[in-house]
Amino acid sequence: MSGTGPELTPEERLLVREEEDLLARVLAALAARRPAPRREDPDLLGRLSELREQAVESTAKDLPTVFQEMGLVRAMIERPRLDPLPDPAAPYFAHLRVREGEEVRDYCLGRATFVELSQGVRVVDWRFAPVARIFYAYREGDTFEERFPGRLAEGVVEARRVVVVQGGRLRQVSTGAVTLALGAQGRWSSSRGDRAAALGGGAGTAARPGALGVGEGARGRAAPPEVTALLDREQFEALSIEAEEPLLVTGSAGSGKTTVALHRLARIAFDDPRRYPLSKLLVVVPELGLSRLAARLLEPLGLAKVAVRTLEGWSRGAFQSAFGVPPPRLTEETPPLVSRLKRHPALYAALRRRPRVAGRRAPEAWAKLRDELAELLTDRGFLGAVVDAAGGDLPTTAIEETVRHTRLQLASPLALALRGIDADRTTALDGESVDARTPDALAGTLDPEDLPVLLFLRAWRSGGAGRALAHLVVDEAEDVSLFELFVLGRQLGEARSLTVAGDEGQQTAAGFGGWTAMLAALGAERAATCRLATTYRCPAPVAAFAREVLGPLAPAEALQAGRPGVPVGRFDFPSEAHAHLFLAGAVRDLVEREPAASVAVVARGPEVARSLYRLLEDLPEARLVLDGEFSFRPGVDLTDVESVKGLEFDYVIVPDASAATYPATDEARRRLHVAVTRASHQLWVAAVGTPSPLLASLPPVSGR
Ligand SMILES: Nc1ncnc2c1ncn2[C@@H]1O[C@H](COP(=O)(O)OP(=O)(O)OP(=O)(O)O)[C@@H](O)[C@H]1O
Repeated sequence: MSGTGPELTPEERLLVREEEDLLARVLAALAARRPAPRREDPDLLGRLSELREQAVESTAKDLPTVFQEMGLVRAMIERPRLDPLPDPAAPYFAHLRVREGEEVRDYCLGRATFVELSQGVRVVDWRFAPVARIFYAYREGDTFEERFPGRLAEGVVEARRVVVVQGGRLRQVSTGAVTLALGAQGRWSSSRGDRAAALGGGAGTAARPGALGVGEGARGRAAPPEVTALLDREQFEALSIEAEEPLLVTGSAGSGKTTVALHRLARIAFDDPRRYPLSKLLVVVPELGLSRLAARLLEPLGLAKVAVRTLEGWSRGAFQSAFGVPPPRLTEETPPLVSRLKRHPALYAALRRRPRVAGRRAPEAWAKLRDELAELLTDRGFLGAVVDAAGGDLPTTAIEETVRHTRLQLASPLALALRGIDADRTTALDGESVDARTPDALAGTLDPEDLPVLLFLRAWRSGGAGRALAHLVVDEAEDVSLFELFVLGRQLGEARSLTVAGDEGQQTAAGFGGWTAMLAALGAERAATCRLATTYRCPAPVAAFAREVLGPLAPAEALQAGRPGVPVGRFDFPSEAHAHLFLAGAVRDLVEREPAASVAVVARGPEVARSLYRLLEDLPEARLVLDGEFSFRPGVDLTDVESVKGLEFDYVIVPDASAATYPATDEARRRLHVAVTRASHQLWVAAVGTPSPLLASLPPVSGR
């Protein structure tokens, strides 16, 4: 909101004043409460001085008991307060006014509860079910009927507003239909439209597809409302499902799956901290970028201490705790076909059927399990059966490739043979070890995909799977293999408190076995399921294009994309060099005009990202991110599809949409779909050489 919208009507002015008065009341009540001593302090301090006196008079026999109690009382005084007050800088994010009969009450939804009835101040924690339910389930003007503890509440929702308070000042009020915002000049203005209000966008939506930038990242942009205030009814219902019940959340890109999974975790931890202590909660995601984002999103939910792991990080830790030793050297040179086979549901099913594998009961050392596995992975008959069972998903060449690769890994490392020989003589002229990048480099290594398989074999036989968990969240689950899910499920013990979120249209790793098989691997066949229907991240033109990209893979249900936005820009170039020069210029220009914007150039693979980075290297705002180390700061990230799963950026540019990069295959459809659905404001696609057939629905922008 730039403050350029129309002046407020008298009713809107009244509304702002009402909200400012409410905020002033809350802040005054908070200021009055702050310096007050902690509730238990006077009693505890008194008890401590009593004990001190007793200690002086005690006999040597009684002294240890008195000291012990003194220690306990001191610990109680020093423990962090369990009921922190709301932060006066932003004490709440929503306002609900309800009328029940003659009684009218105002509730503010925030992250902590604070009540001062004498001043009509009721700030309630959003996780505190009764009132929050009305906020999330009803709209302004609705009559409601809800069963609260001990009574049936009936009434009318008189006001339901999302507010943004920053630095203790009211900055934005949204009623759903209208958003009132305080501009940089201190002037309030209004804009209409539900979605525009919801995501703080809408500025400059008259921009053309040929121009990059809708004004979203101009300096001084207003902070958007917190997503906790925006949850829709369906999302709130999903996150309110009982903690013990497993839950599967699916939905298209940007429909709020991660949001629901993390908010559910927050509620569960809040409702029963004894059963669900932070130390026993785990969030697992496939890629580092999303793990960093999830950790950031957990912070405001009070879950900063919850562990977030990538699959690889988790499997290394689980290996160490299951086998008592760190995993051996992992190779980065696994042939893609071998890696696909090792993640494939057909291998999972085949291993479960092997009596030799399945028959034992005792836990075993990893090397023994590995020998057994290697035997199978060099057995052409066994591999042939796996490939057959994969029903065309794995080519027959996977058999030979797996046999060859496994044999190289089984060979003794050259280093072993060269032991005792002068180090200078085992180093090549380029400083690398003589076996680097040769088949010998594989000797003695495991593939990253082997860790979950070995963990599975162990858990399958003896049940042991590592650290016990109270609740598990698996996000982007379409990229998690059945081996991984099986072991994670065992870590939950008997209970099945877990949330799985995913979208089959976004698989980029091999191994998706369908939701039924995945829930079965987790031991959660009877999970509640929820399919989120509204696309929140992407404006309508991007969401519609993303659906075209998926083509036959698109879900059957109709698209519910909310916000309007600028059309997707498609630019055709004769060569990569032309495209890069044009895009680099456009990005420079955008960064200058909109320094607060986040921009991602999402290439299919690292090479194109690197070569575009070379053209932008001198820009302090440009970053090459191929390892998932996103900073989430304004600027330009040059990156690839693999790295951006689960993330979002104001502006996204796909620089390499040629027919060779994105042919009309299922895999290419899903990858391009992931890239384009990262855009929360505008998308540009560069078609290079022969354009990708997946762009057929998009007319090129002319007159560049
Ligand atoms: N009810 C809502 N109203 C407005 N914005 C929302 C709502 N729910 C989620 N969002 C926002 O939509 C964006 C996408 O949410 P989220 O990342 O949870 O979606 P996702 O389904 O996990 O996406 P992906 O499939 O890409 O991983 C985020 O910016 C989030 O804050």
